[in-house]
Amino acid sequence: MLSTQQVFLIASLLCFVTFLVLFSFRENGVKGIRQIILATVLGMAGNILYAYGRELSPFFAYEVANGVYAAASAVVLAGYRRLFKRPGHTRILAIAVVGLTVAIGYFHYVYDSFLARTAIASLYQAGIAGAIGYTLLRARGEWRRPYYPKLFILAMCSLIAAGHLVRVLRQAFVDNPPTSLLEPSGWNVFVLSAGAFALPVLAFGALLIAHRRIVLLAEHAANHDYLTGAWSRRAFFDLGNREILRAARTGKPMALLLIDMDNFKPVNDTHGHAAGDRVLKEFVHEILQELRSIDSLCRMGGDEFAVLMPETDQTGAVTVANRLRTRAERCHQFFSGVTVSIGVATLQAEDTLNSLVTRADSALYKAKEKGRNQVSLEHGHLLQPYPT
Ligand SMILES: Nc1nc2c(ncn2[C@@H]2O[C@H](COP(=O)(O)OP(=O)(O)OP(=O)(O)O)[C@@H](O)[C@H]2O)c(=O)[nH]1
Repeated sequence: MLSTQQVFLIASLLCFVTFLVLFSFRENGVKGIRQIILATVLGMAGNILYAYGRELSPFFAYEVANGVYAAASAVVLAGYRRLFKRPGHTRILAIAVVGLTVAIGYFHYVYDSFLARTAIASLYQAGIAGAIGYTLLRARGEWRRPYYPKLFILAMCSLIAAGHLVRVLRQAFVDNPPTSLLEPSGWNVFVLSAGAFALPVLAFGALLIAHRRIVLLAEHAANHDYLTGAWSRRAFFDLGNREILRAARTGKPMALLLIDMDNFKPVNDTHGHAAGDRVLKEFVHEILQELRSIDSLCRMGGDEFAVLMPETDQTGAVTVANRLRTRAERCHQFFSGVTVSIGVATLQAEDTLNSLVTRADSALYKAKEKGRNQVSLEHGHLLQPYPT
């Protein structure tokens, strides 16, 4: 069987390994990660102090070890709360850590009681585990798949809280409770293992959640245009191919609009790039007001956009295109003279996404050629400006 010191050293090593992985995530913009990283460092220190503090002095083994480990747990809780966008309650947690350390000191120097010290430490750790579980449950409306990291953390919090409470009850009611933290009895080693491994396990749970968040952030960054928030060119091809397959399966029509701003370059040249950026953002905001939730607005590059319109025939696509053109023309936020030209194409039986884009592109080219601020259909049919 492991000795109690070995248990603390293994827990410390687990904290270190979790720290190394979390440290590589620190710049990824996931809130709460920095707190969990700090907690693993404190957890490492706390476990080493539990293992060897006595060799320095009882003060290190009792007050410092418990204080540091309590701080580690409090910081884990603060990290979880930030991870789930809840206030960290740093001041309350700091008061709890100081209170615990003072209480340990009282039951060391004033009224020396090993049982009171362990009971206080266990109740504190049970409270922290309960608070983490509660934070997760309160945030369950925001849970996204996969659910197993959250369920894992909930299960661990329940076990940790239950384990600490059983420890307190057992010590209060059995005849021969342990008399020292490092006592090598089977029960004591079991209880210490549960307590010492709690912190790296909870940090590991946070790591699972942070990893998922980072994957989602990376997916979002790849699929969205950073400036406007519209779908990216990359996403356009994924979404477009998916919609073509769906249209083939359901037999429903599908349309594509290619939109290019007119006279956008002078905005940059006259008012600067920042003003041009603002026009692009406002344009996307305005256009989205006119689209259904199943339509996808994509930024193809520069001042060119595409709208994928499932379940839309030519008449519907032209109606929407004209609405977009009019809205851009009327929008007061735009710099005067910025209008849009739009090419419209609808899916044919033999179409691929590329052939559909090519036809919409040549329609757009015609709209530009005929003087801009126009909606043009594939096969060269130019539509009159929308009646206003
Ligand atoms: N501010 C800003 N400008 C951009 C961005 N991407 C591309 N541009 C500029 O957009 C302009 C697009 O060029 P054009 O399409 O020829 O400009 P235009 O004046 O609209 O020309 P027409 O379409 O022929 O009417 C170029 O000046 C690019 O530098 C961006 O992200 N922000």
